[in-house]
Amino acid sequence: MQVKEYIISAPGKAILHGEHAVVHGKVALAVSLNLRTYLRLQVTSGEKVFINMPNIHTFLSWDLTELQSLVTDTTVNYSSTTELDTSLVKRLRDFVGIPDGTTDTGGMAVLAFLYIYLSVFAHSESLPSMTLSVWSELPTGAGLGSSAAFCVCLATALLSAQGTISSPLTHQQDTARWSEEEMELINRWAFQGERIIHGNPSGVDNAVGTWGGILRYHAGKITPLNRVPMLRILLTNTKVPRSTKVLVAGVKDKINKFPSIINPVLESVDAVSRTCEDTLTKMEAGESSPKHYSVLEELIDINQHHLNVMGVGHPSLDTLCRVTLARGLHSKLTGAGGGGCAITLLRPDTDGSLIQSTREDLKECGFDCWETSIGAPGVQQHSPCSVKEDIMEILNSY
Ligand SMILES: Nc1ncnc2c1ncn2[C@@H]1O[C@H](COP(=O)(O)OP(=O)(O)O)[C@@H](O)[C@H]1O
Ligand SMILES: C[C@@](O)(CCOP(=O)(O)O)CC(=O)O
Ligand SMILES: [Mg+2]
Repeated sequence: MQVKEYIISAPGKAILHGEHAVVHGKVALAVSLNLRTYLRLQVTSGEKVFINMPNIHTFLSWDLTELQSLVTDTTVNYSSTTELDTSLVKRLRDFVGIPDGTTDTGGMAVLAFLYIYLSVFAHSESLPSMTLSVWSELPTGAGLGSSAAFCVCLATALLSAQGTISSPLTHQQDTARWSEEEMELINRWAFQGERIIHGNPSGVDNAVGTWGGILRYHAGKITPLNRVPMLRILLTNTKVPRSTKVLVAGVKDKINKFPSIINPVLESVDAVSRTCEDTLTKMEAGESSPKHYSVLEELIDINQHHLNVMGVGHPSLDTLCRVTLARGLHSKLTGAGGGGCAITLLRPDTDGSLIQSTREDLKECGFDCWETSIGAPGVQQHSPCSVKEDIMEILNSY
């Protein structure tokens, strides 16, 4: 019998401006990265569900009968993407043994998987047995949207296996994508997964994971920015671990404690995002670019200060900004902060030797550093031969 197989990938992201403020309804600008998460789903004929997540050293399996016992009439009626089914989340927490308030890496990933799996298949006659394996090129928990890329892959593979969305790949194709309507559904289910991992996500990360490219995100409205220059960005990972959920909750506490102080900061971040967008638009329209690059650099410095005021900075990020500024380059944290990654803007004519010495300085601080390309495609279905050999080997080894 032929085993049904789905190979899906989704990109990570970098937020240029607007992290945290976007959770409170402000504008964010985000770009997809050329680092992706890959998921292989095989529908099997056994009586078990296996999930293999080697990046986070988590390998689990369940009998279908125990999973079936978690589906109640409410799960079937609820199965929607508007709100989270909190009673299902509670049952899953008890089932997996994850108390409320934990941010355990494996636990959150498993909760997100089981939630989407049970909700998507709640209407089916019976739950299907399957094996899922996930591998990511993204560092986990470092601000590059690994949680969203993971949730987009999960939602896409499970919706395809259920038949709710198509499996668009034909025999002649290496990669394929879904219709706009199908991508909206993928995005909504991925958002549910993000809700489980993050607590209160804005939705910007799963939007980039689904559509890719360069996006403006404002209160759920996604606008692709097609007419902006291709920016050169250096990405640095401080390797200081942090949890988006904890940092997002910390900003909320600060807003509650000092509304008259923090709300104007969020307004100012909103203005930074809008000014950045205007500047990028002018640059693409052919206006002389050095003066615009100076504006972009100043916006980066301003926003980094704002993020520090919000309480999401870290000494490692201060070091990073200082080290790059000593070479004339401007940096800010990206994603939730508290450690994790930062972006450094490079000008089109930034000298290769300057980049090399900056990278060496950053490596000496113990950071990982690489130049990235932005605007990668959103979620994709792959033929096995279109996936890099080493990644396919990992996915096939389970
Ligand atoms: N490759 C992966 N395999 C399994 N789970 C993953 C993977 N990547 C991310 N996750 C989930 O996402 C969480 C990290 O999310 P988060 O704290 O938002 O950081 P990030 O900035 O990387 O999105 C992990 O704790 C894990 O639950
Ligand atoms: C801080 C925030 O703006 C981005 C979080 O991104 P990441 O999980 O750190 O990659 C939260 C959100 O938008 O949901
Ligand atoms: Mg995340």
